[in-house]
Amino acid sequence: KILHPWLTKKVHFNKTHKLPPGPPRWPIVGNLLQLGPLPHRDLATLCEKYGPLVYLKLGNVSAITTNDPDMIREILVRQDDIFASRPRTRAAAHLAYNCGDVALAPLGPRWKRMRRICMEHLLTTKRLELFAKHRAQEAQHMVQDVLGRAQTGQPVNLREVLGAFSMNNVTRMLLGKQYFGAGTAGPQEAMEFMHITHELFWLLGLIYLGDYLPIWRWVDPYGCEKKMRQVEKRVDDFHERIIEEHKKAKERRDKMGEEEGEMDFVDVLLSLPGEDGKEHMDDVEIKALIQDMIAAATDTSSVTNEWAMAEVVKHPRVLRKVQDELDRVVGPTRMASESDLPHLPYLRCIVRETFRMHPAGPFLIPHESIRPTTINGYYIPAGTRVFINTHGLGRNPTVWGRDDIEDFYPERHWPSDGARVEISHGSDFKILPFSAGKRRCPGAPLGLVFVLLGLARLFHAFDWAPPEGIRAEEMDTQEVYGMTMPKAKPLFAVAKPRLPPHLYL
Ligand code: HEM
Repeated sequence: KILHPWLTKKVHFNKTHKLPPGPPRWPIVGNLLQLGPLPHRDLATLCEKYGPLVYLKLGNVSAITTNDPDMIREILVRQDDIFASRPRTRAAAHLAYNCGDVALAPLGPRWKRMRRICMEHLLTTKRLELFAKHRAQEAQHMVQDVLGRAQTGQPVNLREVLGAFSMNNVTRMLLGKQYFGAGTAGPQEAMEFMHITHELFWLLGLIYLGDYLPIWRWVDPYGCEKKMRQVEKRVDDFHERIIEEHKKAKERRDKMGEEEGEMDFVDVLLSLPGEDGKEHMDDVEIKALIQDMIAAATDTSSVTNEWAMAEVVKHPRVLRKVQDELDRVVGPTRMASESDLPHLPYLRCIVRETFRMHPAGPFLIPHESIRPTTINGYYIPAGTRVFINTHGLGRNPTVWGRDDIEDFYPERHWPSDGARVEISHGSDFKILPFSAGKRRCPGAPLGLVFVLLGLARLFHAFDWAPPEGIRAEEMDTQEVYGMTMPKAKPLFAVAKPRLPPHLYL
């Protein structure tokens, strides 16, 4: 008798059912109590002890974790169809329009459609080129911002500077607004916008116990779900206002017979047809997409830039070397621009090394399996949460050797064959800044421009040193865990202009 292949697989699972190795667990809570405030480090320690694929039980949820390139390739490439879904967390339900966005949506036709809209209408090469002039303006604003702060004689708060650079770039492209600096949307709206995006990030990054222990939701001792509902309402009001403004502006233009000017992302989304023959996309879909883009694009690039600056200020040798490269390629008569970026291999090594040591997504965005499978002969149940530990991957001694894992050493990425320095995972999967497979980051090219352009300008236009009284090697590089993984304390450094004064005007 011939069995359907799926059934044979099922029989096979039932016979073996051997889970990957993992630490012993408590009743009810499982391994939850073994995770501290830096769970990426805890999970890496477990991989060191139990092997490249570790099984955990977080409350009533099955989970696996890995920091190994072969396992990662198996999960994200070979078994992509099985592992490319997302868990329906409470934060995703409240803060991503009931998982109706791209980044937190489970695998399915809705996710596919929203992702296609991103790829075909928002993040196209043509549209990104269209905004290149705004990015150049924002880079110049950033340089002026640093100069202004440097002239006070105080160390520059680089978290503020880089946060404003990312946020302005993103909101100009998405919403047609700037929130920081001259000619902006207004201080009150800017403050409100900053405040709600920070709360949103914090809640999205939280490991909320109610996702693992349903009983916790009844008690919710820290009022997390209440907070989620409050932020959900405020974020929705904000998006509602943005959409209304755009609709009114369009009506005005139509009435006056004016040409459509430069279209931001909201304009583009308002011009697209909806599902099932509807004339327009639903407002909720537009809000979900806009919110996704803001969340995915701002923090990732500003956190990466702050880490790169922190490591370079900590290593003056690296600063001198990248400035030599910039002086050679860009020269002293102009500022660095986007067209220089492919010709700055050492800067690209700095960014690769930054992603190795401080990946913006320490667990990517957690994936979830949609049906049972096996990896390396181990059984993985359906609905298993997957923590790909990119922080652990960058410090895995079997990948990087044991000696200098904790050293910031960009030269380790210098290609011996003179090839271009790529800043994606490559076939060896040694770093994974933008992930791989179906869920890989659709904004990687844009994110890289934000990072490379920002850094090129700052290293070329200024000399950098630690605040007075702190030696370079004492600069702190402690992280905090979150959806992205920022430095625990904001970076302060002393800036000194190094180009002719008229270039800063
Ligand atoms: C340096 C900057 C950036 C970094 C390091 C980064 C990194 C990532 C990572 C690690 C993921 C998760 C992939 C996974 O779960 O497998 C992701 C997803 C995503 N990113 Fe980025 N990203 C950056 C910039 C951007 C930008 C500029 C945009 C858009 C404007 C963007 C849009 C998205 C979206 C929509 C997703 C969800 C994809 C999906 O679930 O299908 N990202 N990104």
